[in-house]
Amino acid sequence: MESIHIIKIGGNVIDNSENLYHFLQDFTGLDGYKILVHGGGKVATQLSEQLGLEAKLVDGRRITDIETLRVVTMVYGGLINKNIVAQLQRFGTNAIGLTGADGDFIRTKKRPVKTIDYGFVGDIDEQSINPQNISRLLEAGFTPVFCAITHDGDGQLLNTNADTIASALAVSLARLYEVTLVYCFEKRGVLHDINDEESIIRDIDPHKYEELKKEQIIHSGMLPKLDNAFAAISCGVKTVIIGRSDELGRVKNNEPFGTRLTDHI
Ligand SMILES: Nc1ncnc2c1ncn2[C@@H]1O[C@H](COP(=O)(O)OP(=O)(O)O)[C@@H](O)[C@H]1O
Ligand SMILES: CC(=O)N[C@@H](CCC(=O)OP(=O)(O)O)C(=O)O
Repeated sequence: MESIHIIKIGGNVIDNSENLYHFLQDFTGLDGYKILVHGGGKVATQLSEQLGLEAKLVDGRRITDIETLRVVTMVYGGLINKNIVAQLQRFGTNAIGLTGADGDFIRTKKRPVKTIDYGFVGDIDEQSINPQNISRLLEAGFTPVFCAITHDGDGQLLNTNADTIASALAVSLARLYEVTLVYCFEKRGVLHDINDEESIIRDIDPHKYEELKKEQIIHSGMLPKLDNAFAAISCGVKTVIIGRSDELGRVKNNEPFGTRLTDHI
């Protein structure tokens, strides 16, 4: 089986042009097939507020009314995606920037209203991604760069969390490739003490995850990230790592990097 790296980059890194530059250089240095998935929540929140729209997030998920959908489509699918693609081209990576609507690569279902109406937010299921379609793109020599916009197949764009897209792509492609999924963000991994970059927790299994949650060592945005990461591990993804974007080069050199998730330690 050939291998593939699926790398997700979050909004805090995207917002810093120097960090983004170095990250994209390291991404280019990874061998073999690769896919980049990017968020950009921080930029979308800033722009929404500049436009006089209040940004509302519940459990890390953005309430996406029609105005907010317009903003996130412009920010994720336009500004951030095309900027990343242009920078990757400079480094020699033949990147192709995509929403889930392009090539029908990621089809989602609008989240049903239960206690909260999330608006135009799309949920991924087992039928959302056809790995063969993506494989054709990879074999043609392109490096896909996915933003957090998907579609429902009925003409409606939807906003989908980028961590979830990365996990779902990894699970789907695990049928064809040996997948390494890396979540890159601004800290050196899952930390014992969020203010101490040296306190990296090197391995987490589901049991330890439960303990860390109880002790409130893990909270806020790290909770949905780890839920997505464990979902990938339990569905055939070989390696899942969470680490700092400027240490991605360590993956290539097989050096210790961030926090590794396991089924059991
Ligand atoms: N134990 C922990 N170690 C590291 N980060 C943590 C931890 N617990 C909570 N966090 C928070 O999780 C955030 C990462 O989640 P999020 O902001 O959703 O990431 P991204 O930038 O990839 O979208 C970190 O910025 C940090 O504030
Ligand atoms: C539905 C939903 O919450 N979508 C996310 C998509 C962007 C994202 O995931 O960005 P980060 O990775 O930078 O957080 C949002 O609009 O914030």
